[in-house]
Amino acid sequence: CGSLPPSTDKPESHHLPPASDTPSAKYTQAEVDQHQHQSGFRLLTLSTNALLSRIALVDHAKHSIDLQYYIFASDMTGHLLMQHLLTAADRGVRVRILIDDNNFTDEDHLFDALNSHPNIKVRLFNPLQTRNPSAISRATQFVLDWRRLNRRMHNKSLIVDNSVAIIGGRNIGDPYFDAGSDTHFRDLDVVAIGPVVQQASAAFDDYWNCDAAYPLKSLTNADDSAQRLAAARQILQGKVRAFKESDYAQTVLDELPTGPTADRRGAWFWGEAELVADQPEKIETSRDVPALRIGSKLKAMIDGAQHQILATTPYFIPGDEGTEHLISLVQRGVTVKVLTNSLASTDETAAHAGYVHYRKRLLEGGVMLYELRPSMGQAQPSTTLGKSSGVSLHAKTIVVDGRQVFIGSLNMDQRSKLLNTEMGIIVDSPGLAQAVTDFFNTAALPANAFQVTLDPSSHRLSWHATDDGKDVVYHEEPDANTKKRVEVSFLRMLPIDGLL
Ligand SMILES: O=P(O)(O)OC[C@H](O)CO
Repeated sequence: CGSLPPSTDKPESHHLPPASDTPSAKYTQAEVDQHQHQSGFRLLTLSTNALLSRIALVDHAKHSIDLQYYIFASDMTGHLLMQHLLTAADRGVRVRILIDDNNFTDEDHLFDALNSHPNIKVRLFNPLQTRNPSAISRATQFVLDWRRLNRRMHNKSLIVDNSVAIIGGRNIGDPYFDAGSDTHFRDLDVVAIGPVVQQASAAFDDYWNCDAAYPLKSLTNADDSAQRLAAARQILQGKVRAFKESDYAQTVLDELPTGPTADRRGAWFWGEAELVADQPEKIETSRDVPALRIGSKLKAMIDGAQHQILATTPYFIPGDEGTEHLISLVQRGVTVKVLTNSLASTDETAAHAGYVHYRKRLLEGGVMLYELRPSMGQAQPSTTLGKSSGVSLHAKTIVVDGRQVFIGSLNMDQRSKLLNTEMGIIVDSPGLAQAVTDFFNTAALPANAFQVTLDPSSHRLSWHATDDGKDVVYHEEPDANTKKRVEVSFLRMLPIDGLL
């Protein structure tokens, strides 16, 4: 292991003024002018639309693109986006890319090459001490520097010309766009216009200029020669050619007539909105500093509930405090429904082991629990490459009383609350709330999710669903393979909820 260089002497940079000279900016400004103090949103429910929307926005950029992601995978869709970012930079757009280092791999040195473009800057958040470490080196670094490396930037946003943004639950990578052969996430983002975009840009700057953000160049020995960039262009062109010839691309193109606005073509949901983001310094503190995190804003939204809370979270580890808080809401007459992954659909058995600790208590307290079935999503377009192993929930949303909505990166677990940094939007919009409610209700249908109940006398759990319209009831975690069951039995004995 080496040691990290100082990150404090990097140049500061800030967002550019909102564009006013592009066709997109003129269109969005005309829309925003009709809705004073409000922001406009389109919900991206279909994974292919989520990809196309990102590509379309990048292709329309004229001045600036700022991206901030927990994961930017070096896979088919990651390479596609890279290629479009490079093309944008070639026509003079300033591109700033901030990626958390936890999942960052760049074995082909494509990000190094992009970083050598005069219009592209790449920074890594809270990096390991070596690039592309082996599994052993990585594990050693985590053991030796656990307190620092355990804290990650989980934010997810893409901002174009400081006038349009995509914010929500999706990272960049095949599983988020229905393009991989393994996990297919059911996720939600919004395309946003209006004042909330400038707030997102300000939050991006806070992260871009913070001490934990390291210029990629300061962390790598890779030279930034013109040859490297030329080679990267060839690699990316080859990858994009392969993409265009894939069945996936064909399916995406076939969907184009209903394309990126299929979820609600041509119309925006309007409402007063706030961009909420943890302060990047959250990862530096050894104790909880509530002022650095978004928890109080979400709590205020939840505590305002009079009738109903619908929460969607892939990983649900509310802790003792969160469990009691949800139960107290039920006790004052609020219906609380939570949709999360079943053991069969989760991609994180450790998170499921944490959830199991609170499940019975939540049900006893009247919280209604729905667990996604891995077969949910049959209604989604079949855009998979290879054989799908089913779908997994990844959306992170809260709807309160059919009008307040949170959409963002935050899982309802201790890691999101206390360890990682998170962001999202809070919007007062009955229209957007209805769209997210529709997503929730569809996912929670008995054909798509198990409703979990607790028998008060035997204190045993049951999972209720329908198969081909017929009611089915299970008395142990349904559809999960033995490996997952064994993992959960082991992991639930460990005192690790605070890390999950
Ligand atoms: O899949 P994500 O983006 O919600 O990340 C999950 C991890 O637990 C974050 O540390």
